[in-house]
Amino acid sequence: MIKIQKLTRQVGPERTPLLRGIDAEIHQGELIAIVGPSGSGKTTLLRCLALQEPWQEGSLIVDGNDVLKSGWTGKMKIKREWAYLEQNPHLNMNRTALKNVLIGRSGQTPWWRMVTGMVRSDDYMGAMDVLEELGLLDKAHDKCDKLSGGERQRVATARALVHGARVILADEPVNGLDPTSASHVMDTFRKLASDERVTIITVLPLEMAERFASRIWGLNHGELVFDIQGRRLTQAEKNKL
Ligand SMILES: Nc1ncnc2c1ncn2[C@@H]1O[C@H](COP(=O)(O)OP(=O)(O)OP(=O)(O)O)[C@@H](O)[C@H]1O
Repeated sequence: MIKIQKLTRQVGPERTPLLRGIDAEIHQGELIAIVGPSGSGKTTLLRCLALQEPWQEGSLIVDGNDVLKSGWTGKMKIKREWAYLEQNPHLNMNRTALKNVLIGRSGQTPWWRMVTGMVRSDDYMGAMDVLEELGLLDKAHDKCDKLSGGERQRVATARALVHGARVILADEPVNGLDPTSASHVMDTFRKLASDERVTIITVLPLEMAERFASRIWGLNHGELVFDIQGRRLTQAEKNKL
């Protein structure tokens, strides 16, 4: 279980607050959508959880351990097990989907295999299994520059899964996608979360959050203004955003 306690991020000499004492508990297998107006702190919260940005007060507690107090090893564990997917995930466009997924195993692959491109057959099988699960088997040998935005998002997700991600933090994963591709990406996330394979925390537009998330966090001016089970928002909840 993950606990966020009074997470506060301030910036600059004026200590401008970007996050104001966020409290939440996250359980395995949830698909959480963070919604809120532009500038409300959605990406900042996601990046703090991914340890990409520091915070000044509060704690992030994972399986009973305070991440900041657990030192280098604790942080490395999070960085290994939590994947941060940026809006436009970094993929090597000249490489195939399969090669990009296999790069996810680079920490476990001897350097000479990476250099020569030779991969162990069980790594290959593992990557192909994940690509198949995400509906990309027929694209495995296509170069990433030939793939659609939605397919690239799913390659990045496959890479995170092969890497052993338990938590995926995805910043606007459907941004710029056509409705069909966006639904495909979100269906993939929903399936992964409902199997309790991974917990997924996303920044999403409201209508996508209502349709796909198991839980919705509303953020406004760096404050968590609601935390509800995934469903259509009431007008009163919408008014808080
Ligand atoms: N390092 C920083 N220094 C100063 N201000 C920052 C910094 N990072 C973010 N901000 C500001 O904090 C606010 C929240 O930014 P954030 O990117 O988290 O918002 P957001 O809700 O994700 O917005 P959007 O929906 O437009 O992407 C914004 O006003 C942004 O300009």
